Amino acid sequence: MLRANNITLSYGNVPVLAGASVSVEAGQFVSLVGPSGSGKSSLLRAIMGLQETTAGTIETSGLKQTDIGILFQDDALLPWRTALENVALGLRLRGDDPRHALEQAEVWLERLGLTGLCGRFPRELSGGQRKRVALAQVLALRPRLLLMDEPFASLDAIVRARVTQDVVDLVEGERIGVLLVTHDLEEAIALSDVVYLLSNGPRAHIASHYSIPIPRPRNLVKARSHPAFAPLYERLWSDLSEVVDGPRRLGVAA
Ligand SMILES: Nc1ncnc2c1ncn2[C@@H]1O[C@H](COP(=O)(O)OP(=O)(O)OP(=O)(O)O)[C@@H](O)[C@H]1O
Repeated sequence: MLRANNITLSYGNVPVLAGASVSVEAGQFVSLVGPSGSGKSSLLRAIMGLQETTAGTIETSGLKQTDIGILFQDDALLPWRTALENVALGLRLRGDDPRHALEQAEVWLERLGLTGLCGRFPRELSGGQRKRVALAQVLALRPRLLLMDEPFASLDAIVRARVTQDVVDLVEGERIGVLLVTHDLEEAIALSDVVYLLSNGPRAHIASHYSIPIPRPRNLVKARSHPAFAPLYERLWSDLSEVVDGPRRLGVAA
């Protein structure tokens, strides 16, 4: 569904990525983790078409631009429109007739547990509720590939757990492909089928990738007590420490 091959990019003459490759299949949840400042967001922005690359290719086989949904940490809700109007707007801009757009917006807000809040303005919603509206806005457009950069970072733990479970349920139900940038190794393992680890910059590349054998459908709380979870977490943590500090640290930990 998505293949980013050997992506190389710089800001001016400052190199960031040198030959980073990731891929996402339909129905697959993929996370990208790595040291701070290594280039995770830059890679995602390149895949989104928002950042120029100096080498590499990005293939989104069979996908139109409108098949790709994007969610950033900050939501892009319009403050002067209600939750319902915000969700309907994307559908209107895509060419849906106004009545159908409103009906679909209501369906998606309801699916994300926001029945009764359709008429509220963003300022009248909590952070978690706003995030759900932003998610409804993206999902109402029925993306086949969802690209997300730390979209849940500002949420408290309980709301974050609920919203991420919503996303997982929808991804499993709709067979959407997902690429998520996150700092949270636990979240990456609990959510994903594959986790990519980016090496330390400059000139970062994919240092390793991990298949997560936890079965689906997934309950994110139960996923953490799956026998594969703790060993994977330890390995990922140790590999992340190694890319940050070099192999000496691994020797110390052992
Ligand atoms: N617009 C920009 N202009 C110049 N340098 C940039 C720009 N955006 C990012 N950088 C630099 O590129 C490198 C990679 O940044 P990026 O945001 O992609 O990393 P990241 O892995 O997502 O970081 P974090 O985990 O801290 O969010 C960093 O050194 C950053 O300072």
